[in-house]
Amino acid sequence: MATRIRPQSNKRCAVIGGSGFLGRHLVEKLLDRGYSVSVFDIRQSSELPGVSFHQGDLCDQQALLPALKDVSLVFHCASPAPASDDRALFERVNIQGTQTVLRACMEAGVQKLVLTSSASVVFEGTDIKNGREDLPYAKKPIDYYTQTKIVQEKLVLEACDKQKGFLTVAIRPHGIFGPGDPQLVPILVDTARRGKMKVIIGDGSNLVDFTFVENVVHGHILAAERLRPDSPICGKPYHITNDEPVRFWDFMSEVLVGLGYAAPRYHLPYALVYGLALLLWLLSLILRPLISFKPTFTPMRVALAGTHHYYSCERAKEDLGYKPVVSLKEGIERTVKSYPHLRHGA
Ligand SMILES: NC(=O)C1=CN([C@@H]2O[C@H](COP(=O)(O)OP(=O)(O)OC[C@H]3O[C@@H](n4cnc5c(N)ncnc54)[C@H](OP(=O)(O)O)[C@@H]3O)[C@@H](O)[C@H]2O)C=CC1
Ligand SMILES: CC(C)CCC[C@@H](C)[C@H]1CC[C@H]2C3=C(CC[C@]12C)[C@@]1(C)CCC(=O)C[C@@H]1CC3
Repeated sequence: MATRIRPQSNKRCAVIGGSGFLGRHLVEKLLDRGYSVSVFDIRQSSELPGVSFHQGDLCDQQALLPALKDVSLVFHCASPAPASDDRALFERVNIQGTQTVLRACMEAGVQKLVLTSSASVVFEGTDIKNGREDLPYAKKPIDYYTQTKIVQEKLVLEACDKQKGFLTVAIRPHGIFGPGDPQLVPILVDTARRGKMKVIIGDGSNLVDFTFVENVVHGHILAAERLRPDSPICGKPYHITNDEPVRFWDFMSEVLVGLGYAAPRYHLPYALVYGLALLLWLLSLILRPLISFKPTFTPMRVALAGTHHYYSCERAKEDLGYKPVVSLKEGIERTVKSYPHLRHGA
């Protein structure tokens, strides 16, 4: 078992969203690196030695304050799941809630805030190849979740104020995967178990970033440790990827085959699947008062599955000294091993 380093007083931090997939991995790595961590989350998490847990809604400033007491660094990686498809909730948590987090940080005297944003803030459903951080924010984001992530990122970066001693930075990961991920692998396996994972959308050559969770954590910690008044990273966004763009359908096939399912084989044209997904989505909206059904192939998923969207992490390499710590191959192997209950026939 790894021994934890004893925390120094300047290594006190809080993780908002620390019970979630990314948050939990971040908390474990912070503990390994000698930080003392306070977790704030709406969801109860299993206990970790050395962590003080505060349960509450981040929209409630009074509930947040005890978690931020004597803390100089805050990571904000809480968000409702994109699949919840709840516009009012996205707006309340990602926009108003982030304003509340900013106010709470000011009141508690927090000096640094690292936001988990998303590379999708620049994605409009059309190809992005090696996209850099200077791409404009999407005018037509792929869904409402992403719309609120754009506003959230702007709020946090604009709040960076060296005079006030409050520094901010945003990390933009893409397609996070790894042990404990509640969406990518579980949704993929569920789709395969229902016999719907037979088709490749388009010709299957589109390249996408999938990022192993420990690389995303590494990017967050580097950003936090480099965030100083004299550093060029203040108020900027950073792409964090595996730096190994992969064919979307090769990645999906590798995970599926690793778990004992067949890889998709038949091809359908992108425009046809996108059109059908749009139609189904409209139908689900119209019929919502009568019956509730959630289509598997939403327009957003089809866009993500059928286009190129991979991002350059050169800026993170230059300014943060970032380099992925786990390769895609090892990440996939470790992920597949961590889901024995999702194996075919389990
Ligand atoms: N997963 C991915 O591929 C990507 C994720 N991101 C971003 O990374 C971050 C982490 O995502 P991920 O770990 O996958 O998500 P998770 O859903 O696993 O974790 C988010 C955590 O935040 C909690 N939370 C939600 N609403 C509130 C609230 N009002 N107050 C306090 N806590 C709340 C969630 O609780 P509950 O589960 O009960 O809602 C959950 O524990 C998010 O900001 C997301 O937008 C960015 C790019 C890609
Ligand atoms: C049914 C299949 C066509 C697709 C199954 C896999 C998808 C569930 C995932 C593939 C890309 C993923 C992704 C996200 C969620 C899960 C996928 C759609 C995000 C939307 C999560 C939140 C973000 O900020 C951006 C992510 C982009 C990639």
